[in-house]
Amino acid sequence: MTNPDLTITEVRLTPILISDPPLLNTQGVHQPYTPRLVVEVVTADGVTGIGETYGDTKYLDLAHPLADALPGHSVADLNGLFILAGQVCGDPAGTSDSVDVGGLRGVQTADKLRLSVISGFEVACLDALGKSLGLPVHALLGGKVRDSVEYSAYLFYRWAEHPAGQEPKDDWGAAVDPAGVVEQARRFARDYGFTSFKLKGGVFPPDEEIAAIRALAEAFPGQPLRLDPNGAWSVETSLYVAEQLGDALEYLEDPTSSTARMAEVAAGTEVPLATNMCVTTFPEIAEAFTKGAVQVVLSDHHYWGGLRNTRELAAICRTFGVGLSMHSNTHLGISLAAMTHVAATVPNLDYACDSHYPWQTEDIITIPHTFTDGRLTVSDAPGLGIELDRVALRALHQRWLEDDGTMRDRDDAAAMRKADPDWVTPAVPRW
Ligand SMILES: O=C([O-])C(=O)C[C@H](O)[C@@H](O)C(=O)[O-]
Ligand SMILES: [Mg+2]
Repeated sequence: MTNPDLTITEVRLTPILISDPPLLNTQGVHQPYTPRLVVEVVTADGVTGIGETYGDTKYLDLAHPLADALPGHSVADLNGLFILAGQVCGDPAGTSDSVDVGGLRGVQTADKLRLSVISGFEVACLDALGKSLGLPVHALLGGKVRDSVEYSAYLFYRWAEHPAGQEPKDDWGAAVDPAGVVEQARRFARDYGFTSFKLKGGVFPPDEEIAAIRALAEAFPGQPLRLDPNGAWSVETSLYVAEQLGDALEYLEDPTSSTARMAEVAAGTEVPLATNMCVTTFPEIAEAFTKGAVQVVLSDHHYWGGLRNTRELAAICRTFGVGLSMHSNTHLGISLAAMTHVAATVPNLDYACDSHYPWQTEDIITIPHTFTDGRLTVSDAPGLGIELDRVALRALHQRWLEDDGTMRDRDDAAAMRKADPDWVTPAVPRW
């Protein structure tokens, strides 16, 4: 048997716009369409690996030079991918220490953007490597420790339709009060079998969100509940909510912004604090862990630079006795496959993972994922175990090409101004 030729001969980048419902968060509302980037790497043997990451302009600006530099390298040289990215992906223009408007991902740095871009390439290389060797991605990461991965229902306050009658539309209806949130949760439980629930908060005054969690606790007694206002509250408000909901919450996610404020809250409550905002890169870990600011980190392979870095994060959390969960932003089936493979390999994944997937009405893989009893089966097929639907990919790329520029960069505050022209991103703490 001859060894496969793992040399990359071609890299294709396809920016797309995908439908997104009018989900509300503390920054505003989701746009009707959100950008994603599909990365394809092709080896000398003609094997194609696929990856997915953020598709806003600032990510595309970094992805293009990396795609140009990659041919000639091996899909197995994943450490080399990081070195190459360091050499060719400069600091993107417009990077500042501000909170990312769309991603709600805490302080924005050039490093974070670069790692998010690398993640799409790393997953594509692992997919190609697995297909070349006839091994699933989880085997390349050391092997699965579970056969299925549990996900949680990601509940959102939302409107029935986007402002000004914009497309696309769906049949979920509005959820702007406790009854609407419970109805939404019932559909998630019925259609997908989810048994744990996370509510995206920071949208309404805290007492209204406390009432929504109370209603969920009544409707789903004893089932795990989480509330995540994306750092919208002061320390005092966070402690008030923790006191009100202490008996109902599995964890409280980013009640307040900054490690220092999270540490103050953690010192005053027994409710575990989780984050995907103040610990999103390796340099942020030491301060947060030594101050006891967080008890659970939400990993996200896009943030952390891929599947192997996610496992490194897991090892650090394990060492410090910090729990591990998984964050999700709007994403399609390629990223969900990648999330499931890495989640299957991490022994200390202590909580059901977040996923936006049930909110997406479109996909670019031939067989979309289906949740059974709130879980996804881990694929043992070579690579990620999915195939690209090229017709769908072309259609979503065409939408990106035809867009006049308004949707190509996610901006939840700008989307909110379609409904409320005076809306500005609320200063934190908002309450
Ligand atoms: O903290 C989180 O879980 C997120 O930020 C996830 C998503 O970004 C979500 O909040 C959204 O898209 O509005
Ligand atoms: Mg969060």
